[in-house]
Amino acid sequence: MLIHLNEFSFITAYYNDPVKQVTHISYDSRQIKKDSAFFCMKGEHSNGHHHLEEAVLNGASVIIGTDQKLIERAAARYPDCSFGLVEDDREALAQFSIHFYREPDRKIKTIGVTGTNGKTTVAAFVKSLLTQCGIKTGSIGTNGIFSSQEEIVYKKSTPTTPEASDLHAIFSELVNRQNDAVVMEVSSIAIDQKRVAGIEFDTAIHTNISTEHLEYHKTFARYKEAKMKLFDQAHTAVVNIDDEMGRDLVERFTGDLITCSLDRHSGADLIADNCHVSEEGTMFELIVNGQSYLVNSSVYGNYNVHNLLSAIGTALHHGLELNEIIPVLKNIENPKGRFQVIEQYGGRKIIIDYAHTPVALNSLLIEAKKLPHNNMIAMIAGIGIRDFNKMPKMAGTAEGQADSIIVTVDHPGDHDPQKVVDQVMTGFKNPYDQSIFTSLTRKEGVLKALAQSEEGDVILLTSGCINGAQIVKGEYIPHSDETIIKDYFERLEKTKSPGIEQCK
Ligand SMILES: CC(=O)N[C@H]1[C@@H](OP(=O)(O)OP(=O)(O)OC[C@H]2O[C@@H](n3ccc(=O)[nH]c3=O)[C@H](O)[C@@H]2O)O[C@H](CO)[C@@H](O)[C@@H]1O[C@H](C)C(=O)N[C@@H](C)C(=O)N[C@H](CCC(=O)O)C(=O)O
Ligand SMILES: Nc1ncnc2c1ncn2[C@@H]1O[C@H](COP(=O)(O)OP(=O)(O)OP(=O)(O)O)[C@@H](O)[C@H]1O
Repeated sequence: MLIHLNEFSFITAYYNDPVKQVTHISYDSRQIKKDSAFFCMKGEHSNGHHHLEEAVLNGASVIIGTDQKLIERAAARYPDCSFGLVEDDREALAQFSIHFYREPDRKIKTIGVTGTNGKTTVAAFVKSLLTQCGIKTGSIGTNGIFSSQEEIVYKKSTPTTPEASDLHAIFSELVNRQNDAVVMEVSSIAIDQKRVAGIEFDTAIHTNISTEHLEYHKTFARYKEAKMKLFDQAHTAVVNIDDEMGRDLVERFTGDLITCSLDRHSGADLIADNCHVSEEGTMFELIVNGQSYLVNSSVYGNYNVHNLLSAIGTALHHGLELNEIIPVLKNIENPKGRFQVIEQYGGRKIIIDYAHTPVALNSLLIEAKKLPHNNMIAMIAGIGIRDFNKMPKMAGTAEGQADSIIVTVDHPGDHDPQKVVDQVMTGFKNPYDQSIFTSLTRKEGVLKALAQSEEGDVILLTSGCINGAQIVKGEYIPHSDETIIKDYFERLEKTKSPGIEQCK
């Protein structure tokens, strides 16, 4: 595409020929192709401006940055390359990407999900519900990028909410694959970093809020405000009013709003009551406009009924009727790693669940205990690359809620795993309890939990490692709970006597 730098209002000055061929956008000099536009971004470890020379040498035709001195100096040195100066690099990346990909966000229905817990789950429920009702819906989030039909392999890995240039490339791909809608997780960090700037969401969903990501936002007020901003760029919304931020949104949101609640007396538009959990799923009463409907759903637990209400509200916003929606709720697909039950090994129920906040862990423990079981073994973890203040709260939440607790580490990052485990341990009232164990790696933790288990037990493997790797000192070390479980039971089958000693 021919780009005219002089036509963008966000470019405050340009240097050299303003008209250039651009074939690709990147914010990483190592991924530059011929005629890429390179955006210089400031990161945690480095500053993109320091890599602009490499970008030019790798074939970039356009360089955009905020540092006037560096941009002017480079423009003089590389007259064949065009340079643009902007005030806000991230806003510029978003606007440039929307233009470059020809406004793909306007060609597809966009649904954004925010909230501390439940984004991935709600996105999966919305995708499954809308697609089953004939609205072909793709999804973007922690579990990957999907069209209504299949996974799209885009980059080796993208964050929960991709950077703006990646996001619009994905929207464009979904439009090419004839998807009607896309549901995406919108993290507070992404909103703050303007990855979704310029998008007018057809629907924004709020699940719930509790303390999280203080390692980034520093205060809860800033975390909450980041999330609230999503609703300033949405036409319709679905909001959980059993939650404080949800109630604030009712005051602030000016578009078409559907409220949800599990409280019969809340006055919400969508109410679920009389939830009955069984091994097959959850049955509940759905109350809409004073009328009751009996819903048979495949989802597990009360918190997932809340997530389901968000999906139902979204379907209503998108023109579907309750008589189309209710019958498909028994076939809703659960996302991987969220209440993922593995049952084929030795009469145990092993549940892998991404609970990595105190609220999520608490909800999970409450629901898991409803399953018939002898002993409940729960593995919890401190996540090294996240807020250290959260770690003791995970211990405080789990204490007394399981017959045995294994404390381990997820993604130690640059930290000593022992320090992470010690930090989690400070949250127990009685850390010397004989039923609390520790493990310095997630693999060892999983093995310890399995080795303690017997037929009829429920084993909960919680926390954040479901994406195939442990981050250790900047390296991604492959990891899979499922493989560890499979190998363990294969060995058990062979030896018939593994014993706990094996994994010490
Ligand atoms: C920790 C963090 O904020 N990382 C972000 C940061 O990366 P970084 O700090 O490592 O980047 P850096 O190494 O300092 O480099 C700065 C810039 O120079 C560029 N660079 C660097 C080296 C080089 O040789 N050439 C070059 O061009 C980098 O591509 C980058 O644009 O800058 C990058 C470019 O803007 C971001 O993509 C990256 O987000 C990463 C992917 C990330 O995972 N961020 C986390 C914090 C995040 O966004 N998480 C949320 C929350 C998820 C949830 O709640 O589940 C999410 O949405 O995923
Ligand atoms: N509505 C909810 N309320 C409380 N806890 C929930 C809710 N939905 C899911 N959870 C719990 O939180 C865990 C994470 O859920 P999910 O992955 O959907 O959240 P998320 O917001 O996408 O998290 P992340 O952005 O970190 O991936 C689940 O495995 C479950 O234990």
